[in-house]
Amino acid sequence: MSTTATAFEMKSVSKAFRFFSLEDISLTLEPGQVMGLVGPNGAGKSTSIRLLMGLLTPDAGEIRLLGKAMPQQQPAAKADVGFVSDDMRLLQHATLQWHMDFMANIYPGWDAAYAALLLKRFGLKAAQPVKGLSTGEQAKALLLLALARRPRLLVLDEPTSGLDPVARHELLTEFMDVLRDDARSILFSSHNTVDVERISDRLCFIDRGRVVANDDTGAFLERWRRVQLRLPADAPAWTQPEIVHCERDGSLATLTVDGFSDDWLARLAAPVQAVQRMSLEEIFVATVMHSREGRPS
Ligand SMILES: Nc1ncnc2c1ncn2[C@@H]1O[C@H](COP(=O)(O)OP(=O)(O)OP(=O)(O)O)[C@@H](O)[C@H]1O
Repeated sequence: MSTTATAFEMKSVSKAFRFFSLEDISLTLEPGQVMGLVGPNGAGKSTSIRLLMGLLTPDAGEIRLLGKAMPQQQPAAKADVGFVSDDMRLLQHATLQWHMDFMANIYPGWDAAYAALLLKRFGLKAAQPVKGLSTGEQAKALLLLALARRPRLLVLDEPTSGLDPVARHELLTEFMDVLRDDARSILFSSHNTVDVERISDRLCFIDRGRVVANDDTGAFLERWRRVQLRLPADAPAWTQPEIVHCERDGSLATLTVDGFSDDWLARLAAPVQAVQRMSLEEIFVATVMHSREGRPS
């Protein structure tokens, strides 16, 4: 297996259900990178992940997971991919130790010392039957089982939902540790833009089955600004393509800008009062609202 293959590639992938379609999804993740997949409820995040994992067959397009064509070569690709989604369940009457022994038997890469370390860090007891674990503890147990396999790619569908802030922090720290080995990669979906901002090298915003932003996280955050200006109340509307939204309150105008630079601001030649960076959450909302303008719902 080539170690230089991309972690995954989706090229012009489409999938239609009766009431929803995923259209023309193209995404690439390089080895050693983390991608955060963000979208509102029903946007198509889980569907994209299921296509990537070979659990669904696309109507059109190409998918490669660790260089393997999906879904045709799913068995070969799966050995090196750790996948956790929120519809996975552990065997309720078995202990966590039983699950760890089971994984150790199946996966030659199982790292027992790392599993023991994660048990401590996540505050889990190996001897405890799964049915006695809380929802958050079961989520942590599933993640432990995926992480201790030391897969080349981790695919996690909403890994931090149901976890308290401390557990979320521990988990994200763990993800960053995984990436110290720069051949490993992570794709995770989340509603939590703070998590995504913290650990993602790349981000993908998805809405109503389409990718509405796909970029390097740092460059993306750099492009967006809120700019406040004083203008005569009857000044004409701005027409620059970088202005995604403009709110007027008397003589005060607040612009949401995608494509900000100092040169751009200088060309605007306007009496600027303030320039503010935007959080990923604010950018996410602005991107989704902007992409919905003129698109049928
Ligand atoms: N097997 C299926 N058959 C028919 N429709 C489906 C199927 N799987 C998903 N869908 C539909 O596809 C749409 C997208 O669902 P998906 O689970 O991918 O969204 P999501 O972005 O993960 O949402 P959430 O954040 O709410 O989990 C939904 O409207 C869902 O009803």
